[in-house]
Amino acid sequence: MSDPNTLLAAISSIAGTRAAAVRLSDGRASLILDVTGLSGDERSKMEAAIKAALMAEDGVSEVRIAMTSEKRGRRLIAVGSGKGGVGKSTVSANLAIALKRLGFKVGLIDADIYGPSQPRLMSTEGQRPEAQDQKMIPIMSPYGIPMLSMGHLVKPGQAIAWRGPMAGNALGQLIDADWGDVELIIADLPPGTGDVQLSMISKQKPAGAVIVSTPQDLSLIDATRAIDLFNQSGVPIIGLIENMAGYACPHCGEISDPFGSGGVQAAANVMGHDFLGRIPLTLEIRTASDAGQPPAAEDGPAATPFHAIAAKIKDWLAQ
Ligand SMILES: Nc1ncnc2c1ncn2[C@@H]1O[C@H](COP(=O)(O)OP(=O)(O)OP(=O)(O)O)[C@@H](O)[C@H]1O
Repeated sequence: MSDPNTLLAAISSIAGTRAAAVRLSDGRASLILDVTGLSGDERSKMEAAIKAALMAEDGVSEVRIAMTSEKRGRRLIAVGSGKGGVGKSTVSANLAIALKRLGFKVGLIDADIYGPSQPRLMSTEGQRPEAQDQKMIPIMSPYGIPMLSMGHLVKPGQAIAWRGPMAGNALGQLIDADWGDVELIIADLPPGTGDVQLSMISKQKPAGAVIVSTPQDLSLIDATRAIDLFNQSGVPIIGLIENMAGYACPHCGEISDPFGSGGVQAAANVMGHDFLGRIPLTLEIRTASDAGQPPAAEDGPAATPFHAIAAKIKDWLAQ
């Protein structure tokens, strides 16, 4: 006849130190299992393996497992912009990868639910997330970053014409998904300062926000509005990023500034925010991003600015 010690020994190779309070009474074995950091799938597999091992023990006719999980402080970084097309999604994807390469467990949410582009950028187009216990399980990208996007839930090219509250609910499901041991979520927000941004801030207050802008005045004015929204909501601004600055002609090497240059840094100085860095306008960034191969996954000139900005964000998070 088994006793709690033999039961614990029987599952030690499966549960390690996660099992506690093992009991046996009237043929019913019960225990508490700490599932902190496990994905939904890993949890289910561990539970099934423990049940099978215990049911094979003498005198066990039933197994009950109570799962507990420590709520880890998961931080969310919002990537926003005042207007569309400034490269916010490109920057979000590359920063997620660069931060992962710095050692963070990173997840990516495409909160740009009206024009989701992360499935294309991260090579997960056409995949559908599964659900477990009413929660979505993020899709693992080839870059080791679990991600969720409305683009995974609708057919490619299908228009998403939702009203604010519906959009907010959809976003809530992405945030409340089963993110496992992810400690840092990068949220690619839709451009502007509408319902979705407010809903995100109220559902899970970001630890900080990064603002992407191109250098020209119009883009900067819009960026200032995005900054205001975060300021009013008490979300700290980590800093500003200037994207599409300085174009080096691939033929003659001459550098031109189609959108101007330095405007974002100057604006950051005026507003008293940090300037995180400048990403040049290059053909390489465009073709690699649109082909689902974010440059930050490799080393090289196109990756360097993203890694430098990620290092600054890491410093900010450590403060
Ligand atoms: N630094 C860059 N150099 C060259 N092309 C870039 C750069 N940044 C972004 N792009 C390109 O610009 C286009 C728009 O970028 P992206 O989709 O990231 O912008 P966005 O601000 O997220 O747009 P939207 O608001 O429409 O979602 C893409 O084709 C992308 O590849």
